[in-house]
Amino acid sequence: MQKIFVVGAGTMGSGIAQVFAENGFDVIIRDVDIKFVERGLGVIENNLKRSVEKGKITEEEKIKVLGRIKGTVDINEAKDVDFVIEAAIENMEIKKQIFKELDNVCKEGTILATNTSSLSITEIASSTARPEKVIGMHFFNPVPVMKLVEVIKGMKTSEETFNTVKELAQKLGKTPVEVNEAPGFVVNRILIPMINEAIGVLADGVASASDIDEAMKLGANHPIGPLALSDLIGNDVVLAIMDTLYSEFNDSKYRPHPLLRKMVRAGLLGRKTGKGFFEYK
Ligand SMILES: NC(=O)c1ccc[n+]([C@@H]2O[C@H](COP(=O)([O-])OP(=O)(O)OC[C@H]3O[C@@H](n4cnc5c(N)ncnc54)[C@H](O)[C@@H]3O)[C@@H](O)[C@H]2O)c1
Repeated sequence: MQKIFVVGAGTMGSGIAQVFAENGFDVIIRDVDIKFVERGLGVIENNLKRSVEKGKITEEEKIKVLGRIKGTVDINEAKDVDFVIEAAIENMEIKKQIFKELDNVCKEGTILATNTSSLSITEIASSTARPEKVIGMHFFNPVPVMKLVEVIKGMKTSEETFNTVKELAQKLGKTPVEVNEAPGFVVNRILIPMINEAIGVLADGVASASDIDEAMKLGANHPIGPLALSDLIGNDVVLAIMDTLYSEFNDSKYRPHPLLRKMVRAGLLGRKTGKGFFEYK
């Protein structure tokens, strides 16, 4: 496996492209508009520049890594790649459309992976004629830093596809965990309801936002409090994942807290809007 195609040049797509290129793979990164492609390539260049400044890599290594990444808006450039990872927006209809196109364009043996954080791999795979070669490869943000990759099997994903992707994650220096498809997979099914509960604790007036976070940092040994983490992930993203858990399981224990929904409606999305549970300059 040498040629990798990344769909989406946003936060995750650019991080994924960087990590593949740093590990010697040739990468093509595709977005719908050239300005998004260029923005993604700019983010990668800045990250590598910082690594040079910190002495983690040399200037020559930076140039080599950048030389392995090519941007495009043309999905037909996926025709002779060995592996595709999709990191476009979290929308089932858009992902199904992308997978249908990739299935038509790509070679027969090419594995099509998705970085979705909550959607059904089985449903995405149903838009292709190769469901045994469709799989979840769920990286965490920021991709160059976070070690975990959840490797998620859809209902028809083959063992061969699973083993290939597991090995691929290891080649990137990541630690893969095997996950059978279920809403929220492992991390988000546990993490996001915990954040939702912290929002309930805040709404009930049990403690202030900063005391809730301090309590969880010191009492549960978490590196960041649940409310600051929600602001970091984006409160809209947290709500979207709670909504998925609630609608998929139909279980009231996954009810998104009304305060979370109210904050999203008010545009208090966290870091990206400058205000969520805390304020950001
Ligand atoms: N942000 C996170 O912390 C995180 C973590 C794990 C997984 N994810 C998942 O990764 C995926 C991407 O998330 P993100 O945070 O990078 O989003 P983002 O909004 O930063 O980037 C998405 C990019 O996809 C592009 N895009 C939309 N339609 C496309 C198409 N048809 N072809 C190519 N590109 C297209 C958009 O123009 C945009 O640049 C989502 O499925 C998300 O759930 C996100």
